[in-house]
Amino acid sequence: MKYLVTGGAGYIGSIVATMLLEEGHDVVVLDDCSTGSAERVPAGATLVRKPVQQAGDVLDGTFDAVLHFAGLIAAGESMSRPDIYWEANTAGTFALLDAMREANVKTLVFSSTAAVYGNPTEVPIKEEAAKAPTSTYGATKLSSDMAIASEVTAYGLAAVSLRYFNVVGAYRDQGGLWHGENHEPETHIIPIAFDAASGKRESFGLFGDDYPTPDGTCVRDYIHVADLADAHLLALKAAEAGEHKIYNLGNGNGFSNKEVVATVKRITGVDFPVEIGPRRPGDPAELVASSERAKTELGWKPSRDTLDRMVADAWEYYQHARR
Ligand SMILES: NC(=O)c1ccc[n+]([C@@H]2O[C@H](COP(=O)([O-])OP(=O)(O)OC[C@H]3O[C@@H](n4cnc5c(N)ncnc54)[C@H](O)[C@@H]3O)[C@@H](O)[C@H]2O)c1
Ligand SMILES: O=c1ccn([C@@H]2O[C@H](COP(=O)(O)OP(=O)(O)O[C@H]3O[C@H](CO)[C@@H](O)[C@H](O)[C@H]3O)[C@@H](O)[C@H]2O)c(=O)[nH]1
Repeated sequence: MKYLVTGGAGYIGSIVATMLLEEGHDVVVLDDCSTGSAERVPAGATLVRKPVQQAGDVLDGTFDAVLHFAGLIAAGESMSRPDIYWEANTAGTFALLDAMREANVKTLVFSSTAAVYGNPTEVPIKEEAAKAPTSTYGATKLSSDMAIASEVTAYGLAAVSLRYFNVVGAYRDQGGLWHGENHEPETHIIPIAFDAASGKRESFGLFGDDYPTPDGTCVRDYIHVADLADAHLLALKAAEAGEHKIYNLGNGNGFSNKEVVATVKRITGVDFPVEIGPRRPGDPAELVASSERAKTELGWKPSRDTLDRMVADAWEYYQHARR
């Protein structure tokens, strides 16, 4: 099969592209490298360095499906720079849908997010839960999901939206090369805690300890990037014309920020200083997934589901393989 992977120069897209190549498929990456890097595009994939808004220049009838990862991802930043989030995420998805329709490409797998739910009324969060994003980032993803739903209804697109919870960890490919998280600038809790453990930062700044959670810090559901990538391969097979399938992807276990920091300290063996600061705007208190639907309908079986394994793989990549 031939796939277009938008955002394939980023963390998750480059790992899914690697796995698609390992399965023998052809992969074209469309990425403007605004937050990703050309170096991360796996050998064997072709990189077209353009914004997703110009997907029409790349897509033609030879593609079997599109996996759409491209976009801006930091919920905190989306509160201070909403315009660039609406442009990259929502306008980007609109342009991609236009280009797919024009080129008669019928299958889409989209990177949606837990951030569409906002502060949930019930945990674990099921797909039918109310959508009330607390960040502009979440709103841009929810509006993209809605545009995809309309495209499915009106034009018979086969679409799957995967709502990832917090993606962490690293993937060691069949050639022994590690691929992992290396955002620039980094905003995510685990790599930032590694910066503190390795002395790159003097301390770890924890955003808020007055949330309505057991220890006062936010609770998140972490998913290993390789388990997440497996779900994409299953989603490609499950996509059906005229259906918009939606799956939450997490492990159903909530870890507080304090617990995550303690795990990083234990795995790295370094006891770095932690400074409690104010809340970060846009952060919901608790996000924990119910992924029963993905397990039942896709046959998804996460196998790297302990926080220790996720942090250990991420640390392996952080220490030895980051480019
Ligand atoms: N990392 C997570 O925990 C997480 C959780 C939920 C959802 N997601 C979603 O998964 C997707 C991938 O996330 P990631 O962690 O790999 O992020 P990333 O920043 O590593 O990758 C995103 C890629 O998109 C590219 N990009 C950004 N704007 C673009 C544009 N207008 N045109 C073309 N390319 C553009 C960047 O250069 C980058 O390579 C994103 O859509 C994100 O919203 C991520
Ligand atoms: O230096 C830091 C960085 C983060 N945090 C906290 O750690 C938690 C997790 O934050 P982060 O790692 O930035 O992830 P999220 O903001 O939860 O967002 C991730 O997970 C979401 C799904 O849950 C996705 O939608 C987003 O794209 C993805 O970035 C939050 O409470 C943050 O406030 C800190 O306390 N200090």
